[in-house]
Amino acid sequence: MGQRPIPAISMRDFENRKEEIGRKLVDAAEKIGFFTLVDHVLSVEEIEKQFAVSQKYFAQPMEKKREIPYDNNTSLGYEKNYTVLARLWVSLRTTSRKPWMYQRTNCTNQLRMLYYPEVENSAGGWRHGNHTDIGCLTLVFQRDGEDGLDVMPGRKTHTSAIHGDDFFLIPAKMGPIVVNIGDMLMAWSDDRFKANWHRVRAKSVGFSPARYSLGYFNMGREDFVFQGPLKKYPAITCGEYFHNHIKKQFEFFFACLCMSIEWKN
Ligand SMILES: O=C(O)CCC(=O)C(=O)O
Ligand SMILES: [Fe+2]
Repeated sequence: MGQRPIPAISMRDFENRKEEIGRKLVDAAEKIGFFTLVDHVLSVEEIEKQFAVSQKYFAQPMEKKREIPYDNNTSLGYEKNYTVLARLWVSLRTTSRKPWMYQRTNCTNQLRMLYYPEVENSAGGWRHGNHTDIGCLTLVFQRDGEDGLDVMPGRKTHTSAIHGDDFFLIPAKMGPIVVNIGDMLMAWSDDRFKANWHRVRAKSVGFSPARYSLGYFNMGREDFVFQGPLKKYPAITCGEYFHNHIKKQFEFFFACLCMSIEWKN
């Protein structure tokens, strides 16, 4: 797997450079769907403060973390998923019985604090499997030396499961904000902006330090109807699109799980 730089777009002097910045954003969104924002308004100190909150939270004993329930009023909850990935969900609610039955408040944005424990010779190297993001834009914050985020450019349509080129690493760096396009924006742009496959890996040989990342997932309001300028896809509300996608992802996940159980037996 090689390394290929993704475009770094400077936000310096934004008011006077709007046009130029806009062109660069569009170019990066069309070509690769991943880019970093540099010279933005968030200071390293502010980002580090949020990482400190995350680190403090995950350092607590499991019983303590589980004390944050999936609560309909606060919409907060702790999840320890099958890749030992822990997330703090904001603005998403779930029921414990049927994971694909997500309900949402009107605001669908989420902030997730992610933690991948350190690992030696990780079997298969998985931390977060291949996926595309569902929403419009995802902002990912990383810390120096905690590599693992890989991207695979080349997706043609927002529904396609076909992979493009090979994966390449986006080195983890404190400060720049990694931005990626989600499926909703790819559909909204008639597949012009690319929501590409990405994943988080640990080394299958050698030591991988723990990785903390922060993801801010942006989507349109639940009842907002969107359709691309070319009307390539039918008009749909952001809420409906999100709901359908979650359902499809879980169906796909369970189909894979069933196949692997049958295969093992
Ligand atoms: O951990 C990361 O840096 C990325 C996670 C991710 O891609 C996601 O949560 O959608
Ligand atoms: Fe993602």
